[in-house]
Amino acid sequence: MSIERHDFSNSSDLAEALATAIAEKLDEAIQARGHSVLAVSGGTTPKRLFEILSRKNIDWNLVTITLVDERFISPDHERSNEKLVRDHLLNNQAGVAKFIGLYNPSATAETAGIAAANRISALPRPFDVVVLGMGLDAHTASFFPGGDRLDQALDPNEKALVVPMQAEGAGERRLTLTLPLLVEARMLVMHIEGNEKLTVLDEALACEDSMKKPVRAVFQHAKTPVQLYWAP
Ligand SMILES: O=C1O[C@H](COP(=O)(O)O)[C@@H](O)[C@H](O)[C@H]1O
Repeated sequence: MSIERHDFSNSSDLAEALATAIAEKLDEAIQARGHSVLAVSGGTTPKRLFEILSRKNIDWNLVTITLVDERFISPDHERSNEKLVRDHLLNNQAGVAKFIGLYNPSATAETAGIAAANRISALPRPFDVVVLGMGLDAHTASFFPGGDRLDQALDPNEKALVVPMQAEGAGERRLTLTLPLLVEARMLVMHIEGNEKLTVLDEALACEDSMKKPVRAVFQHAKTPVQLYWAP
């Protein structure tokens, strides 16, 4: 496991540094290949990062933004990850970026997952930047301990790009990108804040079993050193 750690004394400094690093990587991809893909997490942690990133001066019209996971709920719901991205990232300079969400109003999360996978499969791979978060139960993306499709989602040889996930700790049903798609990213970021999360991460990395501490699988299978961004 290879980790490059970036510690900050507060979340504002972290957000500024991480937004700068992401913008540089996206710009580098645009210069090299004419486009770039950024996959981001939802939850509460990335809000400040998104607001700063949305003001960075890059060719946002050549950037596609997607999500690493989503709740199977309408995009106007307060807990929707798409809503978080629309409200805080797809603004300012980043307002012209293309957004590919995972939610669609299918009858079931299974059929929504198939439709989402079709859209994701049209994106160039590997993604240039993937930004992951982590919950206090050691889930990342929607890799929840006890999840009904966790085995499949964490399989390093899994071919499906998106799988539905149901877990007691997840609230709603979820859609998640699978492990291989995330860990092949050219820049793979783990963004966590708070001492409690750092302890959870340390425990996960020391644990042998990714089914109990799913975040561990990301570090275990990452193709580049995981960029760990942390602030208290
Ligand atoms: O459920 C989710 O939680 C994690 C962590 O969220 P946070 O609120 O503790 O920052 C997030 O990374 C994931 O995308 C989200 O769906």
